[in-house]
Order: sequence, then C-alpha cells, then structure tokens
Amino acid sequence: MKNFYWFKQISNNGRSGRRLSLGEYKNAVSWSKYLVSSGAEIKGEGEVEWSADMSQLFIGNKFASGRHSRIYRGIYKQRDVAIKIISQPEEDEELASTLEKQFTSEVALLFRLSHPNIVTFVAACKKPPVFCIITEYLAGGSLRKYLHQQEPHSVPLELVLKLALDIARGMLYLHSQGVLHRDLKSENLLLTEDMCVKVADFGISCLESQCGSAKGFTGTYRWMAPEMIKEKHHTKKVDVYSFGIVLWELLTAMTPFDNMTPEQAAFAVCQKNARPPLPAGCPLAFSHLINRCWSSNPDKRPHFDEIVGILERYSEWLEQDPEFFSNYKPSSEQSMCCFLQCMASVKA
Ligand SMILES: Nc1ncnc2c1ncn2[C@@H]1O[C@H](COP(=O)(O)OP(=O)(O)OP(=O)(O)O)[C@@H](O)[C@H]1O
Repeated sequence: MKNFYWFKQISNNGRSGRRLSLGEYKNAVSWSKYLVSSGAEIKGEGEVEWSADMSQLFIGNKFASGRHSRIYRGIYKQRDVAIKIISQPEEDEELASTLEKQFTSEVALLFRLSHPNIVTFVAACKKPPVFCIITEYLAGGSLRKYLHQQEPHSVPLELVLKLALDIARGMLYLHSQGVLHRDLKSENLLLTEDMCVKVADFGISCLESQCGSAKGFTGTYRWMAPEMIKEKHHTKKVDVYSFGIVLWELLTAMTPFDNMTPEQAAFAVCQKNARPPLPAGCPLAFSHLINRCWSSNPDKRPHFDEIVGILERYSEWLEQDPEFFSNYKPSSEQSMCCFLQCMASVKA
C-alpha cells in the first residue's frame, strides 16, 4: 500500500516494527514514549477491564483530527481499528484536566454501549499526558464528508430515510441507556462501507442523571439546541434538536447556517428563532418532522421512540407506494395506517 507503513507500537524490549515515513515517525515518537509501558502499573477503577494490551496494537497513518485529537488507522488483535490519540497540552492545565475528564467519561460510556448504530469500543489506554481510545474502524468516513461530496439536494429520499433511521435507532438506544450525546452532528456520524451509520464521539456525552448545566460547554453551535446555547438546564431533547439539523443536512447536503459564523448562528437561533431554510421541494413528510424536532420548546420535540416509529412507517409506505413522498400529507397518516392494515388483512 503506497505511503502506508505499519509501526508496531509495542516494545517493552525496545523493538519496533517496520520503517515509518519521516512525518509519521515524528508524530509517532512524540507520543510513543508515553504509550509504551514501562513495567508494572497501578490501574484506576474500571481501567483493568478496558485497558489495551499494547503488544497487540499496530499504529498506522494519521487520517483525521479533532480539536484536541489525532486519529490513526491501526490493527488491534487482528482487527481494523481507529485509534484516537489525545495529548494533554503542557502549557494549559485547565484544558489538560478537561481533556482527561472527557477521556474518562467517553471510555466509561462507550464501554457499556453495544448497538449496531453505535461505534464499537475496542479498548483504551491512559498514560498521561497521552490517552488513546481504540474503536472499530469505519471505512466510509464521516457523514459530513460524504454529504460534502454530493451536489446540494441530490441525496435520494430513500437514502435520506435509511440514514435517518440508522441515526434515530442509535439515538433511541443511547437514550434508553440514560445517555445524552450532546454533540450530535454529521461529523460525529460515521459510515460503514455499505452505508450504515453509526453514532460516534462521546467526548461530551453524559449520563442524564449527572449532566448538570451546560456551563463552559464545547459542543458545536450550528447543531446546538437554544437551551444549551443559553447554558440552561437541558434534557435528552437537545439531541432531538440536533437530529432535526442533521435531517436538514441529509436533505440538502449543505452546512447549516453556512453564511454565518458559529457565534452568529447561535445568536440567530436564540434571539431570532432562526433555523436553516427548508428547501422549497422538501417533502411534507420530512418538513413536518424536522419542524417538530427543532422546535424551540423542548417539550414539543418528539422522543426518539416516536421518531423511529414515524421513520419506520415512512419506509413501509414507501415500499407500498413509490410516490409516497409526493402524495404524503400529515393528515393522511391515519388513512395510510388504515390502508396498510387493510392490505395486511387482505394478504392474510
Ligand atoms: N472509528 C472511526 N472510524 C473512521 N473514522 C473515524 C473514527 N473515529 C473518528 N474518525 C474520524 O475522525 C474524526 C474526528 O473524530 P472524533 O470526532 O471522535 O474526534 P474528536 O477529537 O472528538 O473531535 P472533536 O472534538 O473536534 O469533535 C471524525 O469526524 C471521523 O472523520
């Protein structure tokens, strides 16, 4: 594979694997000294359960980065993985401590989650000032990257529906586990090769019972619910708001509020109740749902069980009637249900 060298990131005995390119070498040595174990260690609570066996980890090319992380491809126990490496800055103690807290919380949450639409956790390692989180590798990249490669408004409605349902099922599971994601956006939704979506990046997620206020929050304004922008008390419904924005992204393949800075977008959402414009030809089935999801009143936003139910019904109806999206009227839901029940009884 051109320009792709594996580096066996082990060596308690100092041996390393194959040669790295100069850039990779510089990157690797900057943190490898921390990741390589130096003998017996005392591990914190729960750490034994998720601690990576570093002798089984091969680290390859860096392929993405986050605000405070670099993401590498790798192999762990013969499995394709993504390795998120977070390094604490020496010069900023407050940020260093926030990053450590985020790492600990992300691992604790990911470790207990298991669902086809949630990225699968593999292992982690904690060697301050470097932490790593190993997850399954998703070859399709982020949904944001995929949407940016499409012409605006060009994603077929069947695909929009399928992707939306994947995301909603992942979120329904997450909420059923009492977890709020709090940073749901297309960048944190990853695709498999066969276009299945998985929810990722639990850095600022929390257990509903322990979320507290949104003070000093580092989520992303373009996708953030107004109550969270205002640093008010928030509930699971902040994820439903973000889901509404993601649904808009799926339909338009555009960036929300792309003519504004994130701060301007935050101001417009809170002070002027602004939302990204729904396309003129947006099927009512979607505009109706999006408007409910991004309602400024959290109580008016549906729960994910209702959203999954609605999207599943849309899928069924689309199967029965290829013109479903043009024919749909919100008031027709009832008659469509009757129609399907009749069809089912005729078949029986
Ligand atoms: N398991 C994975 N498989 C494939 N790509 C991944 C995986 N994990 C992360 N990525 C890529 O890396 C990017 C950043 O990952 P992630 O969001 O987890 O990092 P982060 O440090 O939390 O970022 P930020 O804080 O800026 O949101 C993702 O948008 C995606 O493109």
